[in-house]
Amino acid sequence: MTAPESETAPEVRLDVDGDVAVVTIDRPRALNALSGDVLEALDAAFVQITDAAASVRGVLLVGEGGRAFVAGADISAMQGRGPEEGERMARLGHRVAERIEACPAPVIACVDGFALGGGLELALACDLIYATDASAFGQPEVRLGLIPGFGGTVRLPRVVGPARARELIYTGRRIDTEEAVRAGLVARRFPDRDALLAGARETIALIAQNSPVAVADAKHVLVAAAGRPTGEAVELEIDGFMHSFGTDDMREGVTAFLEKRTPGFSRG
Ligand SMILES: CCCCCCCCCCCCC[C@H](O)CC(=O)SCCNC(=O)CCNC(=O)[C@H](O)C(C)(C)COP(=O)(O)OP(=O)(O)OC[C@H]1O[C@@H](n2cnc3c(N)ncnc32)[C@H](O)[C@@H]1OP(=O)(O)O
Repeated sequence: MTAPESETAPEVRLDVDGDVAVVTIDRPRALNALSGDVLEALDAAFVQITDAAASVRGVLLVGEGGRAFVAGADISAMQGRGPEEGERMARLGHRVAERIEACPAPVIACVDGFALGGGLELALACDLIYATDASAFGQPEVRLGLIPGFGGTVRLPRVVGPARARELIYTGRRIDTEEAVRAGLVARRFPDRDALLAGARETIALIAQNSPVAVADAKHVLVAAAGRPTGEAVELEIDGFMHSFGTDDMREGVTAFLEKRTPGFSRG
C-alpha cells in the first residue's frame, strides 16, 4: 500500500510488511519539513492503516535522509500567510495527530536526527519515541515569533512535566537524546538507525504476541484519559476494562493460561 502520491515523487510512503506498517516521510532536502501536502498524505496513510487494523500490529514513523526525523512545519510556506491559513494548517496538523492517536496499533516515532517544532509534536502524538544517539529535540517556535501549533503545549507537559516543558518552549533550546531519555521523552535510545529500526520491530513483535483487541482497548483508554481528572480517567478505564472482559480474546487468554498453552488470539 502506498499513500496517495503528491505531484512529484511521493513525499510520504506507506509500506506494510507483515505485522508492521512503515510510514516514511521522504523530503530530505527540507529535512522532512511538514508541508500541507505531507500532512495530507500522513493523514491518508493513517486512515489506511486504521482501516486495515486487523493486519497491522504496530507502526513505525520514520524520516528519510539521515539528518532529520522532521525539522518542523515548512517555514518556507509560512511567508505571506495570515492567521486564517495558519489556523487551517494548525488544524490539519492536529487532525494528523488525532489520526495517529486513533490508530488501534501502537505507533513508534523512530527519530534519527532532528525532531523540532512540528516534528517533535508529530512524535509526541505517537505512542513511543525511540531515537538514535545522534538526535536532537526541541520546540524552537518562539525563535520564529510563533508558539507550538501542533499540540506541543498540550502533549509535551504530559511527557516531560510542566516545568521542563515551559523551559523548552520558552527557550526554544534543543536537547540531545541523553537528556531526552532522562526527561522521559525518549523511551529507548540506539547507537544508529539500523539498531533503532530493529529495536522498534522487536517491540512490535512483542506486542503482536498479545491480544490485538486488548492492545487497542488499552491505547484507546490511555489516549482518552490523558490529561483528564482522575475520576474521569478511572471511569474511562472501567469502561475499557468492561469491554475487554467480555471479548473472545479474554476468554481465550484465560483459558489458555489455565490449560498452560499459548493463546491463539483474534486478528483484531
Ligand atoms: C504546515 C506548513 C504550511 C505552512 C502554512 C502556514 C503555517 C501554519 C503552521 C501550522 C502550525 C505549525 C506548528 C509547529 O509547531 C510550527 C513549527 O514547526 S515552526 C518550525 C520549527 N522548526 C525549526 O525552527 C527548525 C528550523 N531548521 C533549523 O533550525 C535548521 O535547519 C536545523 C534543523 C538546525 C539544521 O541546520 P543545518 O544543519 O544548518 O541545515 P539547514 O538549516 O541548512 O537546513 C537544510 C535545508 O533544510 C531546510 N529546512 C530546515 N528546516 C526547515 C523547516 N522547518 N522548514 C522548511 N525548510 C527547512 C533549510 O532551509 C535548508 O534548505 P536549503 O537552504 O538547503 O534549500
